[in-house]
Amino acid sequence: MLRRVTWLFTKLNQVAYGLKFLEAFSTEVLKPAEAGILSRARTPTINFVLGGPGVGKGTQCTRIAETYGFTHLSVGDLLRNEISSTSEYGDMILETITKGKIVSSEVTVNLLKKAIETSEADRFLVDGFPRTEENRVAYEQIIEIEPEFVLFFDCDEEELVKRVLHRNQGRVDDNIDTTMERLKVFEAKTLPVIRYYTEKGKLYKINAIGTEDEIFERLRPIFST
Ligand SMILES: Nc1ncnc2c1ncn2[C@@H]1O[C@H](COP(=O)(O)OP(=O)(O)O)[C@@H](O)[C@H]1O
Ligand SMILES: O=c1ccn([C@@H]2O[C@H](COP(=O)(O)OP(=O)(O)O)[C@@H](O)[C@H]2O)c(=O)[nH]1
Ligand SMILES: [Mg+2]
Repeated sequence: MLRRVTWLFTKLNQVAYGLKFLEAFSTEVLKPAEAGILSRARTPTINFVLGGPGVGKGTQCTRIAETYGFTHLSVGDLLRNEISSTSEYGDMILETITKGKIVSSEVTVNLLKKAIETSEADRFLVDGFPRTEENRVAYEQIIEIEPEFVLFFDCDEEELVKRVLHRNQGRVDDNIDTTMERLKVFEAKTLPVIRYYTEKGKLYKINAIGTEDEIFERLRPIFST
């Protein structure tokens, strides 16, 4: 009888220990990854910059960053860096960009997360993202920082095509066929994201027709407040 009670006691102890281990494992190991908490001491401010291909997002972001003290993160550049690195995703990214399609959210959001985590900056302009509602939802789940505001540079398609074809940076996607596909993707996938932020009252729509200086001037009221 005594041996049975001792055996039972030992087993109960083992179960209790196992449960404790699982609890510790789930809070210390699983939870942060699941909750997507950035491994940074302070939560940075994030703003998104959207607009069709060639509208001038990169051009204006560079100027905003210099003048108003933001760190510019172009998600297109993060993806292009992966192509030229030894990343396992390089080939897939090159193929997707060449076709003018959208890279899977998992890859993009994790690249963005890494870029934010390895920077000490407090204020980011995330350029060219989220490009789809699926991107936006994945961002919310993994990075969890609501953008303070979203800039949308607006311009007609004819002008967009002209700007892309004159960009001259040797990009695989700066040709007429890919640009037409990117315009379709923009209308079908990115405009819903723009509508989402309009409804949330976070969107600033900026007329992107004019000179670079004129457009930059239109931003002053947003950044000078
Ligand atoms: N306001 C503008 N008018 C004419 N061309 C512009 C203007 N702003 C930028 N560009 C040019 O258009 C091309 C695309 O600009 P870029 O900043 O790369 O746009 P995006 O990042 O939105 O694709 C570049 O060659 C750039 O010099
Ligand atoms: O969140 C993103 C950002 C970019 N891209 C891919 O990268 C290309 C180039 O993006 P970038 O923002 O550099 O282009 P831009 O609009 O500035 O011409 C896009 O067409 C997509 O194929 C993507 O898949 N997801
Ligand atoms: Mg760009």
